[in-house]
Amino acid sequence: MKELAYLNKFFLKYKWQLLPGVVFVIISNFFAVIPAQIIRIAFDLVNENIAIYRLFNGFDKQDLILDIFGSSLLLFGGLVILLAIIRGLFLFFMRQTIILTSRHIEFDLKNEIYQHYQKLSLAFYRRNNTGDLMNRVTEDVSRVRMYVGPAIMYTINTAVLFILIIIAMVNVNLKLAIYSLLPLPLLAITIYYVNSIINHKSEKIQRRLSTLSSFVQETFSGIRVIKSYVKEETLKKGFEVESEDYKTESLALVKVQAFFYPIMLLMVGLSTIITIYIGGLQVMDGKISAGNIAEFIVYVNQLTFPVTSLGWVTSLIQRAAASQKRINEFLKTEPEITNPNPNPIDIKGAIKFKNVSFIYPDTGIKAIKNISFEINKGELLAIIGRTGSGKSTIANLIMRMYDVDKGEISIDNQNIKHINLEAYRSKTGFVPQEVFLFSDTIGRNIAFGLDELDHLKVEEAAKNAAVYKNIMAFDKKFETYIGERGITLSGGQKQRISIARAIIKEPEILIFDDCLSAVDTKTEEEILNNLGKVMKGKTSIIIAHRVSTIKNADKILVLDNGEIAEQGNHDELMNKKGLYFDLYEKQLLEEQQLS
Ligand SMILES: Nc1ncnc2c1ncn2[C@@H]1O[C@H](COP(=O)(O)OP(=O)(O)OP(=O)(O)O)[C@@H](O)[C@H]1O
Repeated sequence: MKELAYLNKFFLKYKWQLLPGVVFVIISNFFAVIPAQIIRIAFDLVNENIAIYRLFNGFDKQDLILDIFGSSLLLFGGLVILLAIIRGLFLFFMRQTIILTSRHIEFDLKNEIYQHYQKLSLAFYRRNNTGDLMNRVTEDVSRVRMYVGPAIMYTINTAVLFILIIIAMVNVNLKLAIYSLLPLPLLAITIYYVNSIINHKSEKIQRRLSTLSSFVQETFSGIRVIKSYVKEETLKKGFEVESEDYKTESLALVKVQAFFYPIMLLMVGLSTIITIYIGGLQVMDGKISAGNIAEFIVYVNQLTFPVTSLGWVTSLIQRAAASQKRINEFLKTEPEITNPNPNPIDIKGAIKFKNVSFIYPDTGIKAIKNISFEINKGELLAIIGRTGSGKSTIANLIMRMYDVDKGEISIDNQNIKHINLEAYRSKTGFVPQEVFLFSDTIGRNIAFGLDELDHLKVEEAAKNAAVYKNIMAFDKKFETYIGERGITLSGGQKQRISIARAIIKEPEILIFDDCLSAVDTKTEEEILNNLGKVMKGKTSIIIAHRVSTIKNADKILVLDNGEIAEQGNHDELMNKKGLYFDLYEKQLLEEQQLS
């Protein structure tokens, strides 16, 4: 429960919306209790007037009495309706304040979590799966809203109504009050119990549903593989099994839900019978009037919903507490990569690795071992090496997606950990190995790093990335939608759009992580040529598999199993006749065989 204390700051923030809400709850309950008393008066009036009416049997005045009697009953009836309308009005105000505020809190909390997510490092995203991250912003926040809105509203409502009704009942007759309230705790406990079962079953269904949706989502994403391996029938059967489980759980829930209302009606019926029986005895003893029995029956019925809601509210609070616990876990996660220096900084582009080692925190894989190298401003560094040798890890470390375990990375002779991270990243263009494009227009994808969409710059970047002609061939050119809502691009086109996105920023440092793998050698040459012009005087790092891509680099690092096996320029490395030489010879041979 202490987890929910986190939300108190929101209650404080919205106190001027919530306090009137509480006042409206209290007022509305006054108008809920008064009608019962009017009904009692009307009931007693009926009793008395029937006796008087009978007294005037055979007299002319009898009709007059009937008229007075009828119009006074009408007046009482009208009064009850009027009170109900006033109560309804306050109930409306109550919802407009408390429930409305709960939506504001939901909005605030969602934004707070989302903003916190943005600060967390890559390692955090590796540790937690996307579904879980999404659930905490959507499902968990919704459950918490049920606490800050309905749960609190119904709790106050129940408490106020209980107090008012118990005072009214005890004022009439203590014994009858005790007897008619007796079954209600039993009702609350039963409802709580049934509700817990319902919740338990609902959660099971929810889990089944998410398994079912993941199954469907995966089959849609992998439809090409499924069709080419002719696995449609197998998957159809798999879907049937998943659906069957979902159906079984749902049927079990329906069975429990079917008990809910009968149990509630049984308990209320029991209360009514007891009220009539004990009330009848009290009337015979002359302690109360018959109208009091009617009044009590109205009270008991009015308490039914609040008592039922008590069980419901308890489980709402429990679920909200569990959800808030999950949310707090994330909110309390401190970002591993921090930005301690907000001072503006001019990035020049000199990079130095000094005895750097790095172990991936989640897998314990030692990806980089005691690496040292230097790139001066304006140089082109190339990194080559076998798959898994640690090339992308170096790119990640330069982007400060992770912090090094040992050693130091410095940018312009300052430790990377001490410079303004945002300023640094905004001056660094990064083209990751796995291309990610947003479901948006090509133009907006390229302009992603800019503050404003500048068409001229977008076109220029597209030309430099050698993708301009492809884009112009589409009907809507730069306005073409890509992703789920639009066209599908080829691997090479995606890579080149991703390159355009990086160079449009006019970065001081540019990192290409194996992003020329899906383009042909001619296009690759064109891009590298353009890059030479765009990045003149600026630092570039190219990670590649083909020696031909990196031959002209100022410095080449040959990585092997997380270590630098060789470094130097092309000629130096060729003269060494080591790993690089072997790689070159092998690739040359492959090319000759192909041509
Ligand atoms: N996010 C990660 N979490 C844990 N381990 C990782 C992660 N990324 C890479 N690794 C591991 O670190 C090692 C180096 O990987 P890295 O991606 O740097 O290699 P690479 O040289 O870029 O390979 P490739 O040429 O295939 O892209 C590998 O053993 C890999 O399994």
